[in-house]
Amino acid sequence: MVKVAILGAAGGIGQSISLILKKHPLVDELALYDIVNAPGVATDLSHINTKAKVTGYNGVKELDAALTGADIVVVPAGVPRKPGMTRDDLFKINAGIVKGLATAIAKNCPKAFSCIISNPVNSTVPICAEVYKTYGCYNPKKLFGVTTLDVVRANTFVSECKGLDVSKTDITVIGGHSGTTIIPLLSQIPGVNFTESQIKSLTQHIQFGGDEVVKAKNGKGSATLSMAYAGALFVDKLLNAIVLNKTVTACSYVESPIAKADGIRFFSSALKIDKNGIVEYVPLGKLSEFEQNLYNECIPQLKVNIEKGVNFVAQSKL
Ligand SMILES: NC(=O)c1ccc[n+]([C@@H]2O[C@H](COP(=O)([O-])OP(=O)(O)OC[C@H]3O[C@@H](n4cnc5c(N)ncnc54)[C@H](O)[C@@H]3O)[C@@H](O)[C@H]2O)c1
Ligand SMILES: O=C(O)C[C@H](O)C(=O)O
Repeated sequence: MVKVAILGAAGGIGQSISLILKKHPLVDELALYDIVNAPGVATDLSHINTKAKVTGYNGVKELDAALTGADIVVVPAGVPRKPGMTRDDLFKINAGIVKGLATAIAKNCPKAFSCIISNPVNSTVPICAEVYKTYGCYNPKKLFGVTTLDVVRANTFVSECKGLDVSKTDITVIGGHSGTTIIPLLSQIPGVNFTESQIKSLTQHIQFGGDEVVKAKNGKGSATLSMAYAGALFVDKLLNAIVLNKTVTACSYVESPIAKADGIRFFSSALKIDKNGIVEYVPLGKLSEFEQNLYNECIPQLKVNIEKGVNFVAQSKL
């Protein structure tokens, strides 16, 4: 019996990812939690004739019940950006929301896989790690910042530009999940050559794809549908690992040895994951000079974002 809990399930991402996961053959129970409208979304989805049983939980009094027995917890709770904002501007509100939800996860399903979507991911993942540590249940192999949308964008934009079969394109994206911390490794796509200007424009498009959606939605939020698709892709990989005992490969922002030499505790890279969590941090391989410069630029930004998350939890303990 596999239970997936979605925290923030009545939101733009929450509703769409719940719809996709309701159709997933490996999900037995889908627990939908939000501070508003969760029962409505759950009742609506529960009429769909697929296997997963859908349950709705509204408000903090019902949070423990939503999480009890969960194998995978997906967290898209919190506010999205408006035009002119950075993801870091969301920290003020979302840090507290994520800290509260991480506390509930630690108490109710400490062995679950956590998939953190709420921004700023570069800081919300360290927040979860620090909360889990406080409760003595931190397993760095099972805490993931969801960066799949960066990979989805890279696959789409590069395939369109080079005429590739998008269904066979799988680009590695490393670093973090904000602007110039997002580093697509275009030099590692087998058999594809780019001009210098293509590399620059594709990289910029991938790094600022989120801003493009925020601008187009014009005050009505950020990416929801493409994010739900990307989040469901990531959860599908975890389900294959947990239920079908497969070892899967995915990029995600996790506590990692990859950039440790540069003083960075959390970093996104390709990972191999099985039913117990991460089993391998795939080495970055050779970076082009352009990618190495992006990496050098990313490190100090990530450092600030990570410290901000860690300090937030430390200070709230005082
Ligand atoms: N990781 C990524 O690639 C990625 C992509 C897109 C969006 N995001 C982020 O995902 C988050 C959600 O975006 P959205 O567009 O779905 O926003 P939304 O406003 O549509 O939905 C957010 C939901 O969270 C709920 N919520 C607020 N506080 C909560 C709490 N304490 N407990 C449970 N639920 C709570 C709200 O009621 C709402 O239903 C934002 O922070 C956004 O920046 C991340
Ligand atoms: O851009 C945002 O604020 C949402 C998300 O992180 C994205 O990449 O679309």
